[in-house]
Amino acid sequence: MSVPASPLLPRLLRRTTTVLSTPSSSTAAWRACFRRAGETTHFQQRAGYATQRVHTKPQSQPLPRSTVKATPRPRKRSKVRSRILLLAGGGAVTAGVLAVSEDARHAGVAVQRSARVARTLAVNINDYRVTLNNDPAQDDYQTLLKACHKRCAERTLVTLEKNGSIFIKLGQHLSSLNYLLPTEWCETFIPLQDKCPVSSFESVEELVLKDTGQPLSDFFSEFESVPIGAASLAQVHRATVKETGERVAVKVQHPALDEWAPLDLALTSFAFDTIKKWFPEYDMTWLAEEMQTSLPQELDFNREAENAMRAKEYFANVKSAPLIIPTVIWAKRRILVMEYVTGHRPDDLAYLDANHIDRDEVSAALARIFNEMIFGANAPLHCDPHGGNIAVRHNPNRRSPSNFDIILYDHGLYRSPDIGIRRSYAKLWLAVINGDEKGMRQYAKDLAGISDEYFPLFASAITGRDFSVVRQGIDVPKSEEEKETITNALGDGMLADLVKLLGSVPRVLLLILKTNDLTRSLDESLHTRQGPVRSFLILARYASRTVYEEQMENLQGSIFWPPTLFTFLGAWKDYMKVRLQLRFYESWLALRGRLGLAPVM
Ligand SMILES: Nc1ncnc2c1ncn2[C@@H]1O[C@H](COP(=O)(O)OP(=O)(O)OP(=O)(O)O)[C@@H](O)[C@H]1O
Repeated sequence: MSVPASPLLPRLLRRTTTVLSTPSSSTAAWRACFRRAGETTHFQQRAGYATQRVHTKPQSQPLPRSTVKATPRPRKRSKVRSRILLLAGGGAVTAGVLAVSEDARHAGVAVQRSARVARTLAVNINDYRVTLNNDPAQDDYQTLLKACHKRCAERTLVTLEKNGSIFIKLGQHLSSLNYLLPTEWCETFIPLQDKCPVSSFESVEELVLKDTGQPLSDFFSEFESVPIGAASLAQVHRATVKETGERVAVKVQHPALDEWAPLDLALTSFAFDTIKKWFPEYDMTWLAEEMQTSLPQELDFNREAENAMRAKEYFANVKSAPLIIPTVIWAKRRILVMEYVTGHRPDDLAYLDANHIDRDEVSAALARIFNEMIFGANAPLHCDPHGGNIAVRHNPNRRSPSNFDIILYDHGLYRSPDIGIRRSYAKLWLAVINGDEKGMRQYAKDLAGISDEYFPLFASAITGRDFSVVRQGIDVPKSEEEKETITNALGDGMLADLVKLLGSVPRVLLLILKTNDLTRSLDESLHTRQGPVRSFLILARYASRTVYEEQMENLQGSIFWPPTLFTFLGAWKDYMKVRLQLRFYESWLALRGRLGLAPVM
């Protein structure tokens, strides 16, 4: 296999930066969402709170029993009875018709949704078969292929938009896989990032009544009818708890999800299975499997509440990471009531500068938080770490340069990588840092069963660098030439290899890579003085700690425990060596930053 460029992380980096700076949960996106819904925006709302006071509806009064009893006219009784019987019969028939028609409506819509998916799939498969029948050597082959990608993506977009519900989530997910899918697909799906369905206030009231047996007014004295945030699965409203007067954020699931999620998941699996049948080299069934596992978890807010509280507990003991996770007050499957904690997006540079918050420190804090999640023993790993789920808040009680808190939202999807994966991943990174190719190959095998054939692609994927650079040591700045090679990589027939590779690595590793990528991409959007190398060094620090802990554990299990001074010093020396190297490098970077020299890499 020729030495490939590294398409994964750089493209991910770009993608995440796009997410941070534009669509999904960005200002523009919220505006777009609320405009579409014909409601005031979050920002208009901030200017003059559109608060819905919750009134208790007066209970309808039943007729006193005596009124009914007070008409004993035997002759008319049979007439009255027959009228009642007639009414009851009519009511039963109407109810029956309504029930049947409700089922019929559901079945009709289900058929429509399925037919849309099947038709789009059939037309697209045919389109690709015809296009791929052309000779790859012909001059316009790439142009034809790109046009085919575009047509198929546009057809798919229409279907995703029409079906809505979790198809929007699927589309958003696909559009972020730009290290994997052709650019035409990802770009066509970008508008889905702005498609935040907003459920009506009435439907939210109905859901609360249905799921709790009590009206909203029993829980909250105030409930803002316009959500402060809306996403594909849920929306968040500000409210005030009736009993305590506490300001809270209430996350409510979109009511329509309950009706369609099972069918939509089945259709998603069907679509990826069919693609695999026709194009076995593009086996992306792992994506559907991932959705089958993760979506039911994300749709259970009891689980989200548990995740949030577990992460909060874990980070209460991690002093180096100033992380705030809103306390959960109560939860039901589709309702989550939390402490209201607000801040600004991490890429809101104007806010950071106005509050004298050091961008490099924000970037470093994020790197510490997410590396703690990746490497900490039993640490919970947040699996959806995009810019909309993170906020920065000025904290005047903490001394500069740590005068801020990081707030983390959305705890719907967590994993806990097992210790073996964390350790192999740590060793792999240390081998990368030391330019130790033999070690890299070994740990890639341990970590994900990566064969020698796929190793160059894998190494590029995790480092975001061209393999030729990885071999030399990745502290070499990224040249323009390297950037170009990376950008063109997918067009050079790497796609099928990458699909195969990503399909074969443990899922949790993909989530780790995504998290790892986020911290580096935040550096780009934060325009730090020291460049992404600082986050990279923080990663190395955590990796070396993980390896050291393993060495200590092995020593404890060996017959040489308690260790002789010699064996103990051996392990300690390796650990300290890495730490010192890193400390030296960090100081050098800080000096460069202070001298106003260009960021590294
Ligand atoms: N406790 C809270 N206090 C204040 N604001 C909150 C709180 N929880 C959520 N929000 C706001 O609501 C937005 C959406 O919340 P959240 O990310 O949990 O929803 P979601 O439906 O899971 O979104 P997505 O799946 O796109 O990440 C957040 O970006 C944040 O701005």
